[in-house]
Amino acid sequence: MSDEARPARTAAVIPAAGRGVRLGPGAPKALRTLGGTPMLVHAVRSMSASRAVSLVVVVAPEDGVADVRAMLDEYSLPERTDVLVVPGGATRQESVRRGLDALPGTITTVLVHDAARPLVPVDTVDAVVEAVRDGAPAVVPALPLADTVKEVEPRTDTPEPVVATPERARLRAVQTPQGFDRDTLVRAHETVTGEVTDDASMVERLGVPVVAVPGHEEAFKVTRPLDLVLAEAVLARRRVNDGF
Ligand SMILES: Nc1ccn([C@@H]2O[C@H](COP(=O)(O)OP(=O)(O)OP(=O)(O)O)[C@@H](O)[C@H]2O)c(=O)n1
Ligand SMILES: C[C@](O)(CO)[C@H](O)COP(=O)(O)O
Repeated sequence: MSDEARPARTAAVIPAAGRGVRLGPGAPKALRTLGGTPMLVHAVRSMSASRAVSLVVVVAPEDGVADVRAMLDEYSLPERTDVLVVPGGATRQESVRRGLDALPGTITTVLVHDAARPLVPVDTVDAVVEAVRDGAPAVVPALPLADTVKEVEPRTDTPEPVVATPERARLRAVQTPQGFDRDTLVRAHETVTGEVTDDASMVERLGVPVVAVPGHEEAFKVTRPLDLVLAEAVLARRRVNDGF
């Protein structure tokens, strides 16, 4: 079948193999609970809430695949979405690559979504998918910044010299899910080396254009303890609004 004739099928890869060092001691971050439910379950539900997503690939800690599979099986997830669990690697980049390796040949669009962003609304997921299906090879959800940003000369001791103040209006804080034409993302993971902090920057290094669509405040990343407080508050507000 030619590429044009291939129906668009979308999968989400969820890297969930991190330890969550910045969150402090405890279980791996993706398994910590929010409103009594593991963060990873929230993240899988966020992806499968999109009718476009037919497959979710969860990338678990290397020694935790069976435990993560068993944990996911305890929760109700939409039946029309398949969920695979594969082992992750030492870095986020390596974990995403392992998730990509598990995709069947029928998938044409890939979302990469942090387990650590459990509360992303479905409208944001759909906006990213739509932009890829409309022809963008790489799409990021992004928000303007509230703080002024300074570039510094990093030092282990303080104070650090400030070397520049980038124009804030041109800056965006980038979230996930990031959406990609599958072949473009696979090529990026095969060819780009060196440390990166997101997948879109790998695609940028190929010289392929990346576009930003509006992100959402509730798609924030649970990184530090205070983020857990905010996530619990967002969930509690949703439960009140939904009448639970
Ligand atoms: N080797 C790794 C490292 C990170 N991740 C995943 O990448 C996402 C974003 O990473 P981050 O928020 O930095 O999570 P951690 O690496 O767990 O956090 P920390 O850096 O505080 O340890 C998370 O869902 C995390 O599980 C992963 O799958 N494999
Ligand atoms: C991919 C990401 O969530 C985009 O903001 C972010 O770069 C991940 O960074 P982390 O340091 O691995 O949490």
